[in-house]
Amino acid sequence: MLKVLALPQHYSQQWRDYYQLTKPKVVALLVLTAWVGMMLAQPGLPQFGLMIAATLGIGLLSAAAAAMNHIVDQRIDAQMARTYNRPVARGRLSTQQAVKFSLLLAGTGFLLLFIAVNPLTAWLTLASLFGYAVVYTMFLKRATPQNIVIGGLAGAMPPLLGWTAMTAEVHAHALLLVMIIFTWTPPHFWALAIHRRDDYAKVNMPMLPVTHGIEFTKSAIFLYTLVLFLVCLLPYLVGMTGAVYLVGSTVLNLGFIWYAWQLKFNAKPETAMATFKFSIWHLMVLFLLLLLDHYWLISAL
Ligand code: HEM
Ligand SMILES: CC(C)=CCC/C(C)=C/CC/C(C)=C/COP(=O)(O)OP(=O)(O)O
Repeated sequence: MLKVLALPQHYSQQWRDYYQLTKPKVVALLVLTAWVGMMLAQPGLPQFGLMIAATLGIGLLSAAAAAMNHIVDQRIDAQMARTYNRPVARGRLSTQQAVKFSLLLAGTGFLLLFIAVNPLTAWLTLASLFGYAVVYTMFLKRATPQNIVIGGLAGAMPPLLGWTAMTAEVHAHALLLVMIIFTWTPPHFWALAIHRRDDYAKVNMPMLPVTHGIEFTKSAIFLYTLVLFLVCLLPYLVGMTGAVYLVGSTVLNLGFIWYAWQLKFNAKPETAMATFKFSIWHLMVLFLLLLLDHYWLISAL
């Protein structure tokens, strides 16, 4: 009787572990930025079927990349307080199970994009997976404090992937959206890395607060938020967006700069994590604003 009752619980735990392997909240935000790329690629609404296929394909390949990161990093994950309970690090899923799962996701996602969307998007998304799971996770992360600056390019790609899914072309406006996420990534990650500095030092990861110290990292975060403010003006300056975006993005960026300033000059123990959490809201609301602005602008024409 007990065994019968225990069986479903075992399966539901295993599903939860596979789900956790995909870094679902990160993938959700990546997919949101890809959607914005899809919607901004044309004046009206995107073709529904194409949008579903592109969403699934980009989502599956991103989830596969996240699962591969769990496999490659299992040893260091097992030693850090933030990550020790991850499914592969803890041994609840074997490396073999995780490898099969990630290959299944990657294969399905690539085929879906190649067949139902277009080959350009399929190859660019696969290149992003390679950039994150191989170039960043296997090499850069362990090699240089600039790891996340360079590696951040993979995570910044989804708006371009969404755009090419609709048009099969690399458009300069899509590259501006990539630039925004590229510039946002260092302050996003370094705020967390300040809070988790000792964890990273323990496993010898050359993250900026470990190699250059916390004060240097805080200055870098502050400078990046200033650059991000300027980069976020570009879509308005080239006529891609209107006043709704300009006002919203200015408020959001002043908020980010304020957090970075507090972190540098008036930090409390919780300021680094508060800055990290704000970075996630900042990017989410910024991309929702791009959508709002796009349809506002169209309806005003
Ligand atoms: C190289 C680039 C990046 C690095 C190194 C990085 C690093 C991190 C780390 C270490 C966490 C904490 C995860 C955890 O506690 O489990 C995190 C959380 C998060 N990141 Fe990033 N990130 C990067 C790029 C991105 C991008 C491009 C996005 C989305 C567009 C993103 C969205 C998120 C979200 C939504 C969370 C919160 C996840 C949660 O609460 O479970 N990140 N990031
Ligand atoms: C196809 C495509 C768009 C791929 C991009 C994939 C992707 C999941 C990007 C997000 C970047 C991210 C969460 C980095 C953290 O890795 P970390 O190893 O530094 O953090 P961790 O210690 O939490 O694992």
